[in-house]
Amino acid sequence: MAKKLAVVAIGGNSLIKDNSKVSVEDQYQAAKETAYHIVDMIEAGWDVAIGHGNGPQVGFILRRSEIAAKVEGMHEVPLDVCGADSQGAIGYALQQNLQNELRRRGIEKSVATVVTQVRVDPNDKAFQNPTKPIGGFMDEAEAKRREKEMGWKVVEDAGRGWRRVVASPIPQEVVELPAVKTLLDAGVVVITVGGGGIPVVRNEQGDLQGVAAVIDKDYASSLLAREINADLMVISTAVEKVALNFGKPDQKWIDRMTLAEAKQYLAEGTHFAKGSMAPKIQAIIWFLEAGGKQALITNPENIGRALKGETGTWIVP
Ligand SMILES: Nc1ncnc2c1ncn2[C@@H]1O[C@H](COP(=O)(O)OP(=O)(O)O)[C@@H](O)[C@H]1O
Ligand SMILES: NC(=O)OP(=O)(O)O
Repeated sequence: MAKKLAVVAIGGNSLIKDNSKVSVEDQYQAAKETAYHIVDMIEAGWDVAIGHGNGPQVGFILRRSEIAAKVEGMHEVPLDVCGADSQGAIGYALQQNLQNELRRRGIEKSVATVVTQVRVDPNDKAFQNPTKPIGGFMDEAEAKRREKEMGWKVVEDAGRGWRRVVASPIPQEVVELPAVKTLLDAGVVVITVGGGGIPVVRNEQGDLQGVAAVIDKDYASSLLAREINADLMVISTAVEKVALNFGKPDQKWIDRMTLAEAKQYLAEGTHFAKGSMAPKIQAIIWFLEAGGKQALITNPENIGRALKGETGTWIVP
């Protein structure tokens, strides 16, 4: 069978599932479920590179460090290092669950998480206009209080509550791309660009240096998919399908849309919420415009059915 290469981008929120249950054990269970469905893909003959989000998790790590600094006089952790921590912890949970599921099914395959830096432009306007929701959800009063008293930037996130936001520059380069390609060529299941990658810039000396931001993992996964010429980009999130007029009385689920339709609906501005579904659609537009053949948005439990054409939202050139 000809090798088929897919990039699967797993949402940080879908790795939390229930916002009221965010223990490490609950997150591990969510990773286990997602890993199970990715192994279905591997069993069906796909080579897979996995990107994942970290919005909730990186916010929790940052907040823990801020509270520890206040209560115990511990050091705070810079946001790029929180991103690196989240790559390690989420990569660990995914990697272990993938290894366990592959072993259960008798599939011999290595899995490796690559601590991945992603270069951004230091002059990206995003540094002046934070948009990336991180951490948990708050009600409006609490969000406004933290904005006033703690200097947070906050937004209402897709009808689900209020969240803190940080800068989210556009990814320009996957620094560890050659290593990722080598691993994929060797048949390894690679977990990379976790949390969109650790945001770095090149300083005047040409050295890499971390910056305070959280890159959108759908954008980073799209960049990866373009760089490795993936045959398919899958965005695994908390909804089975994408909707037009999402959350409105005239909401309509989409089974299939063309690149031109995706661009039109995105431009209309009313269908895909900013900071949640809109970046996913944009990421897929970039992938298809660069020659990608097909993309799919669905939830983890429906990846197998969607790949058989039974559900999900398919976006094609
Ligand atoms: N048009 C839309 N169709 C489907 N879901 C949408 C739409 N607009 C916004 N959403 C919301 O976006 C969520 C996915 O975004 P988000 O939770 O940020 O993703 P992630 O899984 O990457 O963390 C869905 O669970 C849904 O609540
Ligand atoms: N980094 C990132 O895009 O995370 P989410 O998928 O959790 O938003």
